[in-house]
Amino acid sequence: MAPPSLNDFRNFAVTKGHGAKGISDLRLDALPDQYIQPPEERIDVTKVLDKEPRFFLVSDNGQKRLSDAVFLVVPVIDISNLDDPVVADRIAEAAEKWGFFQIVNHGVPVEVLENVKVAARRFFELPVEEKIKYTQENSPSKAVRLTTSFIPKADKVLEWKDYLSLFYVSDDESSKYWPAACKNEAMEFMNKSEFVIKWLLKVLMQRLNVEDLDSKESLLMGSRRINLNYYPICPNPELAIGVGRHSDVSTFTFLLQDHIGGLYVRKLETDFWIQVPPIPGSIVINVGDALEIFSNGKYKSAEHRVAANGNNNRISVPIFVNPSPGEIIGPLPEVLENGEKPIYKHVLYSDYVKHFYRKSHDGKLTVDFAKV
Ligand SMILES: COc1cc(/C=C/C(=O)SCCNC(=O)CCNC(=O)[C@H](O)C(C)(C)COP(=O)(O)OP(=O)(O)OC[C@H]2O[C@@H](n3cnc4c(N)ncnc43)[C@H](O)[C@@H]2OP(=O)(O)O)ccc1O
Ligand SMILES: O=C(O)CCC(=O)C(=O)O
Ligand SMILES: [Fe+2]
Repeated sequence: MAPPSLNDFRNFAVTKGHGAKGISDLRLDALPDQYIQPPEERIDVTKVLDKEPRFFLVSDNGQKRLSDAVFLVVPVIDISNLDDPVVADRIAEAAEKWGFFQIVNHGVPVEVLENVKVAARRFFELPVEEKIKYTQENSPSKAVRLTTSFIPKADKVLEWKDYLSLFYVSDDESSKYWPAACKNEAMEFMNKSEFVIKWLLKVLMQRLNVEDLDSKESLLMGSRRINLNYYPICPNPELAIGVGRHSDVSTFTFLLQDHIGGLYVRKLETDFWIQVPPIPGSIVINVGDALEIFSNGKYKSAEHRVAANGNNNRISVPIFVNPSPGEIIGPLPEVLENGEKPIYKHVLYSDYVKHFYRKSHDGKLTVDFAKV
């Protein structure tokens, strides 16, 4: 296919199916205008807290003073002993104070993690004629969709990312419709993660006094979606963004990132961003909007984003653990038992998700859809 004319990059990436990878492969000297983010959406290094100790203004008996030095690190939790109550405490605390944490020694075999990253790369390296079979217009199933950016028709400026989104309906559907280049590895990652996903949910729910998970399985984790994200090498990465500021709409997200790095989380109640460093074999867990709503705001779905990279392609593979689309989500009765006032109302989960997909990434605004 002929390379795009200067003004035709959007058409080339979106309509013709070449994606950000197709543009990356052209090895342009400069980032096309269609990808240049306004300054406020670029990663501002002065707002990134990395490794250096920081001081915050705190209030002591009405007196303002600088806090002791704080090193900000997203919690890394060793979950090798699933029965240890200290582990459960750390998870609940991280979900409240950060909305983000990493788990290590989680029992998902390293080769399963490696295989799904290799498979993602294999899929994105297919010729465009193969990949285009999975775009919204051509896909054999609604459960499989290849997209570039986030929602190209809503995104005024495109994000520097391609993603294959696979909705899990059944093993049979996955085997029939998911692309051969990655389906076995994606299924294996989902299956081998199921045990730890259920255990995490149990721990998070126990702290909300929710004990009977069986009757709530469809509400809390009745559907799953796995995305294969590909962030190709970017000319002028400082002008672009891999994924813009957003919170996930899931109950929680079980995210595998490769060794490249670039995922940033906003420290709650501040304007500062902290990198979630790649740790070999770890999984990043982030609270999604549905869990923030179930917990009436006790657990926080933190805003996060991904930088573009000028030297390396990056892969990440989130499993979004979601309510069933037909469930009504709202603060759980157990959470409101003590007379706490609900800050969220009840909404149909598929309406909530459609609201998310109707607009570009906009930080934490999606959750306003469910605010009282
Ligand atoms: C950060 O960058 C991201 C993040 C994400 C996803 C993050 C998540 O947290 S995913 C959790 C999503 N939840 C679910 O998957 C729940 C189960 N799914 C559903 O309930 C349904 O798929 C549905 C979302 C309710 C849509 O189904 P349906 O009622 O049949 O309507 P549709 O016509 O298919 O879609 C409505 C509307 O949404 C757009 N859309 C749907 N799915 C996707 C998708 N996977 N990717 C992109 N857009 C999607 C669709 O285009 C429709 O819009 P129209 O304008 O065409 O009407 C994901 C990607 C990131 O980059
Ligand atoms: O690539 C990453 O590390 C995170 C991607 C992400 O936030 C998402 O897909 O929702
Ligand atoms: Fe996300």
